[in-house]
Amino acid sequence: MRVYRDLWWFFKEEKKAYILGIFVLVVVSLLVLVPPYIIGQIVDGINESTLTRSSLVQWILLLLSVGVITYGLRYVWRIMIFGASIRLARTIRNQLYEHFTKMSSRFYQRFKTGDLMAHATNDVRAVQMTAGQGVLTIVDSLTMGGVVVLTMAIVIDWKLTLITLSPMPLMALLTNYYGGLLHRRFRDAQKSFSELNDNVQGAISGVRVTKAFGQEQAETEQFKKKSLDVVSKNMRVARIDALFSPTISLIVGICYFLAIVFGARSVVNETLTIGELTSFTVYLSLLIWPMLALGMFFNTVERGRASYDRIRALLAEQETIFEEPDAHDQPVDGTIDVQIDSFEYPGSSQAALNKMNVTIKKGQTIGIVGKTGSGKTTLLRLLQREYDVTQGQIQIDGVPLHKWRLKRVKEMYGTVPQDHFLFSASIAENVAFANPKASMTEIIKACQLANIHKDIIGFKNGYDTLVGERGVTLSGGQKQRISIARALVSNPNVLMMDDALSAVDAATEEEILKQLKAHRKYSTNIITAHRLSAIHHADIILVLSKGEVVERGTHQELMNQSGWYFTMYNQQQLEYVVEKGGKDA
Ligand SMILES: Nc1ncnc2c1ncn2[C@@H]1O[C@H](COP(=O)(O)OP(=O)(O)OP(=O)(O)O)[C@@H](O)[C@H]1O
Repeated sequence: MRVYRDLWWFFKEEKKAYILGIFVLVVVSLLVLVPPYIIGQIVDGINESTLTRSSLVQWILLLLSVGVITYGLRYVWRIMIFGASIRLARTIRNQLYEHFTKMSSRFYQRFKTGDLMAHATNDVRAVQMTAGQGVLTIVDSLTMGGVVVLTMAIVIDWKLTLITLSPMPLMALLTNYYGGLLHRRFRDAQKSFSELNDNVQGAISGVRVTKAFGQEQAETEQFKKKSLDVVSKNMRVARIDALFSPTISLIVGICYFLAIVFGARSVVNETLTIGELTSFTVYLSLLIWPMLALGMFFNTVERGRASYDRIRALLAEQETIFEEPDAHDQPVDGTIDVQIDSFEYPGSSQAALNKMNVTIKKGQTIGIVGKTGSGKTTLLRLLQREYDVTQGQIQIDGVPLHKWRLKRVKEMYGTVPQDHFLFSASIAENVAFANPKASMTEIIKACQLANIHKDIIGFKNGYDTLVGERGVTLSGGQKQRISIARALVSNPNVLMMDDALSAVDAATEEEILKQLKAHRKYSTNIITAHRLSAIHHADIILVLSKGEVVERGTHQELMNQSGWYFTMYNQQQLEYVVEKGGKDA
């Protein structure tokens, strides 16, 4: 029942729908008592030969009217109660989605995508059932059950009612016991379903890698194993589920037996008429549904409680990157001052960045290079406040980064991440993602700067070509350049490119850099790369090693230092010459 207390906020919001729905349900529960009464009257009328044609017609008309009214009212309560439960599902789904979009990288490091999807689908459905079917079954079983029992006791015979219903406490005990078992088993089943979801998500997004390594069989086996686990956990739930109905039927059977034995004795003793006994057994049959409903109620509530606990735990996850109430809310100019003593990722004991002091002035181009794992992406993440610096600080225009409004920080950057991602939408929509108000002219201009315009107009549908999962398959270089166009379309103060030219050939890279140099002369550009040709034109080049700046200067200055940069540059030049068949040597 705790789940109803936890969902009280929603019942308060929807009180009109629930009050009306429950009221109509109660009326329906009362109306269903009329037909057994009429049947009893008719039977007694026949038995005592007092039934006339006109009174029979009257009874039948009354029966029909009750039937029609009940039909209409059943429709009303369904719309009220089930409609409200659908709105609850929508509200929780929206809450989850909003929460997911607010959370930063740290959250996504802890929770798997498949798990989050299971929360947003299966768990939401279980909570929806609690607010819909759960409410229906408890109201129905209490009102209809209560009214039927009272009628049997008051109108017919309270002693017979007491004897007949004596097995009921046993049913309450058993269903309560099953409920506890069901809760634990359902929680396990949901957890297992989350894992399966995650497995499917990983398998589908990595299907090309699976095929490339010929691992289809192994993947299928793994999936089967997970799937089997879900089945066996759900079977454990089903075994308990399956106990509810037979238990209730058994108890109802015993009740019938007692009713017939003791009822017949009363008829023989003439303390009960045959008509009353007939009514009594029809009333008893009306108790089957409330009893089954009670069992279903416990079942639904246990599932809803397990699911709502999981959802609440997820919603209670605190965002670690938050905005101060009086955060700086002005357009950013773009001078960045980095003073990081040390930065460790959450849960890691090793510093990813160390003693990093850099000032990036507006209009400068900064190149960041270094071995893989040296901290290039980490620096870009900290600049965008994906994580907060643990020791030291970053300032933008002299104001600490955490004192800026997050929106201002986000709008200051145009980012091309290493693992670029295109949505299942048209090229134009993908480019305009960073600036939905961008005109077609602006979109085309960004694509020209990113050197992808010619490729796009070569496609049959041009800028309307669908890309991503539903669309055409683009080359890695084409996807990367569409990503660059997306970052450029909002004409950001700071362009951030994380190894964003890795998939294009040297000539295309040169072309893009030339365009950027010409069009972004007065804006800041931060470029990380493995190919030094992508940053050799930069105003400052930083060479990172194990999270520290080990070399710093312009291309010429670094070449004069004869360090890592000098060695790598010469090596890459040599590779380039070899690739070209030694023509330029
Ligand atoms: N989310 C994370 N949690 C813990 N450690 C991380 C995380 N991301 C990166 N690291 C670690 O931080 C260090 C720096 O990684 P980073 O991605 O910044 O390197 P990089 O220079 O960009 O590498 P590459 O050139 O391969 O992209 C590495 O040791 C890496 O393992």
